[in-house]
Order: sequence, then C-alpha cells, then structure tokens
Amino acid sequence: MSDTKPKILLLGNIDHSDSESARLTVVSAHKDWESLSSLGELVKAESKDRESFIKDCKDGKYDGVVAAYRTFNSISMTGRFDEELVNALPKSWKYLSHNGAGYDQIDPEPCSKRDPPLFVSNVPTAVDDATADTAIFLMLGALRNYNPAIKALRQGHDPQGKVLGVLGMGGIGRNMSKKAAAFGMTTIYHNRRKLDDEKAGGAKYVSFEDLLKQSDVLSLNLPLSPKTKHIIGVEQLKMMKKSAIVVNTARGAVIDEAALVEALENSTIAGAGLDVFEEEPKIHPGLVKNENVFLLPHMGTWTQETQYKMERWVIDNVKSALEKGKLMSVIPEQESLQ
Ligand SMILES: NC(=O)C1=CN([C@@H]2O[C@H](COP(=O)(O)OP(=O)(O)OC[C@H]3O[C@@H](n4cnc5c(N)ncnc54)[C@H](O)[C@@H]3O)[C@@H](O)[C@H]2O)C=CC1
Ligand SMILES: O=CC(=O)O
Repeated sequence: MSDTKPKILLLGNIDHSDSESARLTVVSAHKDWESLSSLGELVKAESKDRESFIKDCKDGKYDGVVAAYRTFNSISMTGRFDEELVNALPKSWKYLSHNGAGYDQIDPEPCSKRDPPLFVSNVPTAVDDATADTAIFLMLGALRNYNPAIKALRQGHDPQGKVLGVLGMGGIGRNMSKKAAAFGMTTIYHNRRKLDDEKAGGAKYVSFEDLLKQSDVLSLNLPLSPKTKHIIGVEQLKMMKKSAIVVNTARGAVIDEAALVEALENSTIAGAGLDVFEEEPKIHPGLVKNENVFLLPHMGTWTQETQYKMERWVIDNVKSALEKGKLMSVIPEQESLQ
C-alpha cells in the first residue's frame, strides 16, 4: 500500500487570521487550515489562468489531490466548474468544498456524472444572519430613499404595516422574515415547496403571481440556476405595485438587470436595494445613475465573524471528507449520491 499522503488543494486564499477582530476572538482560519496537515499534504493552486489550470491538471501537477477548498474569487484562475473543467481533473480528486452559500459557479450535473463523482459542498446557515441583515439594510435604505438623503427623506416610507414578499424561503429568506417582523411587517412567500407552519414562522405561502402583486418589498433569496435566471423580468416587474421595491441579495442574474433599469426609469416600480449584479464587478450604469437604487458591492456576508464561520465551515467539510469519506453539507443535488 502506498504511504503517499493525499493532497488537499487550496483554490484561492484564506483570509481570516491577522485581523484585530480575529486576534481578539482567538480564531484563525489559517490555523484551522494548517491543522488539516495531519490528514494530508496542503498544496496551493498556482496556475495562471483557466487554460494553464486545465493544462496543469492534464500534465499531472494536481495528481493526488483528493479534496479542495475553493473560494468565490478563484473563478479568476479556474473559470466555472463546468463539464470541461470537471473532466480535466485528476481521478484522485473527489471532494470540492466551496466557500459560499450560492454555488452557481459550479455545474452540479457534470460533477455528479463524472466517474468517480466530484462531491461538492456549500456553506448554508452560517451566512443567514449577515446576509439577512444586509437585505434589511437595503430594504430600509430603498424604502426610505436614503440615497438622495435630505431631499428625498421627506418622501420616505416606513416599513411598518408593509408586506415583505420573499421569493426563496430558505435560510436567509426565513431569517429576514423574522427580522422584518420586528419592524412591524408581515411576510408572504413563494418557494418551490410550501414550508410547514413552524418553519414558515407565520409567513403565508402564496403563488408566484400573488407574491408579485401583493408585495411592498420583494426580496429575492433563491439560488441562481438555469431555472431561476431572469425569473424577474419585464412581465414580472409589470405585475408589481408601482410603490414596490425590489431587494436582491441572491445573485444579480435572477433579475433581468436591463428590465429592472427600465422599470425603475419608467416608474413601473419605486426603487431597489441591490447587493448583487449580473456582471460583477460591473454595475449597469442605469442602476448607478438612478437615485432610487440603494447599492452595495456584494458584501452580504462581509463581517469578521461570518467570514470566519464560513472559512471554518469549508475546512470542516474537507476534514469530514478525508476522515469519513463524506462531505458535511453536500449540495442538495448530490444528497442521494453521497
Ligand atoms: N449577497 C450575499 O453576499 C449572499 C448571497 N447569497 C445568495 O442567496 C441565495 C440563497 O441562500 P440561502 O438562503 O442560504 O439558500 P437556501 O438553499 O437556504 O434557500 C433557497 C430557497 O430558495 C428556494 N428556491 C429554489 N428555487 C426556487 C424557485 N424557482 N422559486 C422559488 N423558490 C425557489 C429553495 O426551495 C430554498 O427554500 C444563495 O443561493 C446565494 O446565491 C447567499 C449568501 C450571501
Ligand atoms: O454570495 C455569497 C454566498 O455565500 O453565496
């Protein structure tokens, strides 16, 4: 039997160790990462771009990699985890631990079809508070029209008594709904499946069409996939109240951004609070110039505590893969495979 240690690959960077806050709370994702060296040889991916990453895979540079920690920004090195990329990976590579709740940069189908399958995990729940807080902040900012400050503050609206409509009532949607209740809002939601009463927490399940028609604030909290791309487009925006605002902390492409710009310019809806964009880091100029749009540069989870929780989660997935042969939070598409 070979005594070669399995390789554990880092695709991207681990951030949380040196900050003041990390020192104060005595947490360090770097130390957590280094602790994995008892399970395998830690290797950092150094390929220049997608082409050289694929070539390096084919030339054997990553042979022996069993599991990888992957960041959102590592897409600049590898590109999407699509069929071409997945099929170029060494056969030894079985686990991909992605740092993010949304894993739209990874195509589950080729990962599952590959022999052996490439099991993928994401980071659910750890993101809920920080992202829902961001959604609430965007909602208040857009409702109150804080953007043009004093001038428009006179025309601002209160959240009290308003209807929050959540599209995608998962971890973040439910967290936001609880927080919105503290502002005197009621929640309606649409989801692939109706939730049981305890999970719904008083929020009422409605059809997609009723969600659009009845919401004062439409919050998008569903994953981006080929099925949800542009789920909000010209027709859906037309169904909304003229006074409504859209809050998007999910992914830019769940809205047809050009249609949103037009709807805002034509006063089809009143405003938007956006953390995510179709072609990040680019932002549609029609959004930048519109005073009724409250913008953030994709920083839903950007707190010291949440970033650490996420990095730790990704490392725990790698650990679980190597110790137990199973990822801790495999993506739903692969639950029956693992
Ligand atoms: N702005 C940011 O920094 C962050 C953005 N996100 C984004 O938020 C998304 C949601 O995150 P979580 O709440 O953790 O996910 P989750 O998986 O807990 O919830 C997603 C919900 O959407 C529902 N859904 C899926 N397709 C749908 C459809 N076609 N129509 C209606 N509902 C549908 C699912 O049934 C599920 O209830 C992520 O996929 C990610 O893209 C997540 C974290 C931070
Ligand atoms: O956008 C962030 C994520 O965790 O997904």
